Amino acid sequence: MTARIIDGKAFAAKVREKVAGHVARLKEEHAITPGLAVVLVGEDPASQVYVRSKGKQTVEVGMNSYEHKLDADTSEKDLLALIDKLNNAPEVHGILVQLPLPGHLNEDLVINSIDPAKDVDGFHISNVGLLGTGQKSMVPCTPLGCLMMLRDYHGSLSGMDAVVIGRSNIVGKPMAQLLLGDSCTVTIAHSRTKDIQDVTRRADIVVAAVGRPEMVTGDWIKPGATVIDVGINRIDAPDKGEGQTRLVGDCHFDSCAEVAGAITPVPGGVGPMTIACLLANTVTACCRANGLSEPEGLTA
Ligand SMILES: Nc1nc(=O)c2c([nH]1)NC[C@@H]1CN(c3ccc(C(=O)N[C@@H](CCC(=O)O)C(=O)O)cc3)C=[N+]21
Repeated sequence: MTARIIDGKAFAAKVREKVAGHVARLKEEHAITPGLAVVLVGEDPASQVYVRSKGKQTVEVGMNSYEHKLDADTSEKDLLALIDKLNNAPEVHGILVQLPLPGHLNEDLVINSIDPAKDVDGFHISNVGLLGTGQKSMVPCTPLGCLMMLRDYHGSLSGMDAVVIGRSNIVGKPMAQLLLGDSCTVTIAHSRTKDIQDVTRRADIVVAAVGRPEMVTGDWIKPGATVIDVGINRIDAPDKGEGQTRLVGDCHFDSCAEVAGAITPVPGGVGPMTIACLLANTVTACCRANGLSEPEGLTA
């Protein structure tokens, strides 16, 4: 079997189009422009690239983008003061603090100081609790993007066996909650799971979010299963020339694609959907803040 490729890049473009439509309506009918503030502490080059692309896409869909770049040695007090300012700024509907933060900053403390209504990453403890109890919340962007692609491909996910590989707070755990919310039978596998291939081989849906390049190979996959590859790993590619690199997922694409029914590529899969969902969450937060009906099809 050769898997159908789920084109995250094209899907993300459709999500952005929907977002742009809602933004235009908010401007015309309510004179409101959704605003997203992104806070970057330090100068990690990969983070800078990512923040730049978020800012560009935010403006492209008609929203306001506010970028705050702080020195790597910024004190916790100063960072918390900035977040407090953004929490109280009416033109800011979404706040994202780029992770990871430099080691001297307490990530949990910083994230939990964001107004939960503006927490477009969905990492605030209050949003985590709301999601876990099936209440309306801000949903983390990467799992939301994965859910959108799965729903689009399968229609209903009800009764499917889903295995999430990885138990992180930003992907694995919220992904499992969302799949459970769509009535999947959910297993979370991780580095200590025994006979992990036997666990994944039972799954109709495998979501790989471990951060280990090409760990999941075709023999881990049940024929016809859907594989969502969350990993974005940069590895050396001496075949492309000295010092060259390439992006690969947590799944070994060629062997998985031979067995799976459908698979997301890296790049061009989950990554673009993550940014599209960040924009979607910002519009959702803006509508909620103004007591307006929420955009359909952009939330979980
Ligand atoms: N608070 C916070 N929220 C985040 O959502 C967050 C974060 N911090 N810190 C960093 C990671 C990383 N991340 C990516 C999103 C999209 C691509 C993406 O679109 N990647 C392209 C490839 C890009 C390339 O070519 O390098 C793709 O997969 O096709 C990558 C990485 C969000 N993150």
